[in-house]
This record gives sequence, C-alpha cells and structure tokens, in this order.
Amino acid sequence: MGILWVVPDFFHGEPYNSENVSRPFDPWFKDHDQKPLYHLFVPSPMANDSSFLFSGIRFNTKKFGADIARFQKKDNDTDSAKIWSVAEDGSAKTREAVEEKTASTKKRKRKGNSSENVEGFNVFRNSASVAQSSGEVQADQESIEFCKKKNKKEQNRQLERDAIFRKQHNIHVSGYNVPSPLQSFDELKSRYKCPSYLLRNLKELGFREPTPIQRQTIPVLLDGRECFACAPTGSGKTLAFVCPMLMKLKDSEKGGIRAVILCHTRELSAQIFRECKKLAKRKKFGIKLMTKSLLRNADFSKFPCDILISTPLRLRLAIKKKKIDLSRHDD
Ligand SMILES: Nc1ncnc2c1ncn2[C@@H]1O[C@H](COP(=O)(O)OP(=O)(O)OP(=O)(O)O)[C@@H](O)[C@H]1O
Repeated sequence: MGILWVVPDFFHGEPYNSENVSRPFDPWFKDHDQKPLYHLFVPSPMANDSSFLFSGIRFNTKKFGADIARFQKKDNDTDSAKIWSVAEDGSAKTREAVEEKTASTKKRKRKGNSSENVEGFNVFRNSASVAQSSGEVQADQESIEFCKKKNKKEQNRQLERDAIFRKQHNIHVSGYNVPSPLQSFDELKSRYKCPSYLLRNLKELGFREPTPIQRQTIPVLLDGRECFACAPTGSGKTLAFVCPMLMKLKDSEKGGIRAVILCHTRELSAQIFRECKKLAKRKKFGIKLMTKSLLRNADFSKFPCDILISTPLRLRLAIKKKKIDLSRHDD
C-alpha cells in the first residue's frame, strides 16, 4: 500500500536527526519502537485502507490530465511503501535502509521541492477501493456525456440536412420534432420495415420517387403523429395516407372496421377506393366503398372490412340506421 502518513511525533519528543551523531538511529528507533504513533492507527481500518481520506472526492481527470501526467507514480512512492512495511515489521536488518531512506525523505522535505506533493498524490492514486471505483464511475459518466454530445451533434446535423432537403422539394412543415422526409421509397423498407408486397406494387405502378407530400406525410403518420397536410390536386395525396395505413394494418382481419377514410364527395371516395385497391394488390385486405346499395343491403354486424371509404353523410346514416360498429378501429 503506497501510503506515507507524515505527522509530527508530538508524543515521543525529538524527531530523528541523521546529522545528530550523539543520537544514532538504532537507539532513537528503540525509544520510539515501543509506542510509535502509527500504532494508534494499526488496529483501526484506517491503517489498511486510506479511502476514508478521499471519500466523496471527485477528480476531473480530463481537466487535470496534465497534472496527473506530471504526478505519475515514481520510485519514491515504492520507497515510502517499503519504509512503512519495514517500520511495521521492525526488522533490525533493514533498519539501516530505513534510516537512509528516511533521511533522504527529510532532506527532500527541507529543500521544499515537489516530491512531497508527488507522494501525496500517489496516495490518492493508489488508494484501492473508493478512489478506484469513483474513478471508474467518473469515466463512465464522461463516456455517457461524450455519447450524448455526439448524439446531439449528429441530431443537429440531421436537422440541417432535413431543412436543406425540404427546401429543395418545396416542403414546408410546422410542429415539434418533425420526422425526416423520405429520400426514396427504399427508405420505407430500411426505416419502417415496409412489407415487400407494397414496395412491389409501388414499382409496378411506376412510382419511382415519392412526391413532396408523400416524402413528408408518410414518415409523420408512420411515427404515429397527427398530421394536417395540404398539397395541390394530383400531387399524390392518396398514396400519402393510404401507404402508411396499409403498413399499420399489416394483415387482413375479420373482426370489423379497422380504418375509415372520409371524403367530401362520392367521386373522390370512388377514386380513393381504386387507388387503395391498386396499392393493396396481393394482400387480401377487405376494402369497402360505402355505396347506396351497400348501405341498403349490407349486414354491418358481420362486416369483414379493414378499410371503409365513405362520405360523411352515408357513414352517419350507417351508424344511425344499421348500428355500424366503429369501435374496432386501430389507432
Ligand atoms: N409517387 C408517385 N409517382 C408517380 N405517380 C404518382 C405518385 N403518387 C401518386 N401518383 C399518381 O398521381 C395521380 C394523382 O394522385 P392522387 O389522386 O393521389 O393525387 P391527389 O393529390 O390525391 O389529387 P386530388 O387532390 O385530386 O385528390 C394518380 O394517378 C396516382 O397514381
């Protein structure tokens, strides 16, 4: 254990002086060997563990890196450790060595150079339990903070890239933490695990690139966010909401209506119905258009329907007269 307690020997008179020829080391040590001050500490745990000295101390190794390098462990430290163990053993054979080393330590002290600090620092470095574990904790905290900073930097870079991309495609957004727009339809697979039938259908329909409204609306809806989108006629709004709808529904189920699309005109609902059918090709989704005949003849209690497309008035009629159940819709 690399510890050197430097305390004045108040209890036992004069300190050892190597230059005092009339008081050589052996008799001096004999006087003090009976009750040296460190014996007071030996039975206590303090003698074996210096961590009590440093508990609660946190040392910023990053900030004081240069100082740490300067105070790295030196031979002096091992010397002082030897002195300590020798003094404890009380071995007569090594007392000479003790004398020499003690004298040299004192000389250094007198000169007032920095080695004293070195030892003090090494004590800190070597105290096994608390100092080491607090060092580890601090290292962990530093690496976490480093990761956080890195993530934040990367996030800011991504925000910048998104802003440039939106500007290029004339996309305007408002809202908090808006997801990044789609670069391509392939991103549907990498980012959202889009089923392959849908990607195949998009390809077959000749949709190579998403339109601006699709680029931004699809990620927003797939992230479970609410969205109010506005784009010119013929800009591909239908795919912008049908594609995430199909992805969220995943598979066909026979338990009732799971999604509703409301359109203000019958023509538009018929157009959306056609688009839905094209996009859901190869998947047995129950997609229904609320026509007059359906409203009249259908038994809505056993209505296998994943997506229902209707105008508001027809849906209201169905709810009132046919007790259509919309409670199963997926969020
Ligand atoms: N990414 C795309 N690439 C090429 N064509 C597309 C793409 N998305 C949609 N289309 C096609 O563009 C046409 C218009 O799409 P859509 O009906 O969805 O537009 P809209 O914005 O909903 O129009 P409206 O406002 O009239 O309802 C459709 O024929 C559709 O198949």
